Amino acid sequence: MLRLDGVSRRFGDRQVLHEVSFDVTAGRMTGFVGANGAGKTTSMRIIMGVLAPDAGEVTWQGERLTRAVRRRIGYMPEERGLYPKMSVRDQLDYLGRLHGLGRDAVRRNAEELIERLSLGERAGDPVEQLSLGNQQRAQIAAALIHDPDILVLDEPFSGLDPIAVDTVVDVLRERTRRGVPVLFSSHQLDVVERLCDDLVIIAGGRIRAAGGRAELRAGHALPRYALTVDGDAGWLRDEPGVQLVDLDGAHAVFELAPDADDQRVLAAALSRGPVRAFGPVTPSLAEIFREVAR
Ligand SMILES: Nc1ncnc2c1ncn2[C@@H]1O[C@H](COP(=O)(O)OP(=O)(O)OP(=O)(O)O)[C@@H](O)[C@H]1O
Repeated sequence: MLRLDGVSRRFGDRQVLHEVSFDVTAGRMTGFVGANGAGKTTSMRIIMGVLAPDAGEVTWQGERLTRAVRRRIGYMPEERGLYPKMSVRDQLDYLGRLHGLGRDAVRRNAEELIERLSLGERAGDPVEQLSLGNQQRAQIAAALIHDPDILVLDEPFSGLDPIAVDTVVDVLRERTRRGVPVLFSSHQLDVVERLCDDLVIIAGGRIRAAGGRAELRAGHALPRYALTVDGDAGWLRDEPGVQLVDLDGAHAVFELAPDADDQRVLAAALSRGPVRAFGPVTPSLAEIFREVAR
């Protein structure tokens, strides 16, 4: 397990990270989400040792990260970092060798990644001549070339079309199945919703929520219900224990106080006319994010 424990960092007089702590567990995809400037890239740079924390530490299997462990991390930096004039294949070859892999192993890994990431036709072209989406795939191949033990990926899905997202997801899932912990940042909450096992939400340099996706979705709000009636559902406003979340004519989403009874609300709705739909709803990740990252 990769662990950040009380990591703080300031730039000048600006505190950018406030005692950031979270775990990235083996075999799980951990989505790291937050608005622009929330502190995701800074946290990842600290994991990689590109930046030093002012306080706190990063550990792997309980030990403070060493250079040797960091060499076993596959990192996709925000600023990217492939050589524009070098071909994808040469680049992978160079990076693999730099990480100490033998010629055959590098070649095998490179061909597999090129194929899996559908880069075959472009693998001989200089990176600068590839579309942005293909450059992004090449970046992912570069992060994976040395069969890393840990993956730290800064916005790996930005600029990818939905099919490419699926391709990359498959490749990453394969790594988690082998037990690799994967930390990835993303602005695309729909992708995170689909992909992550665990979620870390950061806002203003503070962790606002962290844990299993299902757990967060289930536990982060009061029980929520959706009701659809024939007329206007505005009367819900005056129902005891009901807190309206959204009202759109005949359709309402509301939260219920812990001591309130959902069947009483249903009975109240039926006493006013037909009820078309009634039931509990789970908040989406986007809703949780808006709630906790305010
Ligand atoms: N080298 C630096 N010097 C000064 N301030 C910095 C530096 N690096 C980052 N910051 C500031 O730290 C804060 C956090 O930035 P960071 O890049 O970690 O956020 P982020 O969550 O990755 O955002 P984004 O999604 O926009 O990439 C920002 O306010 C940023 O301006």
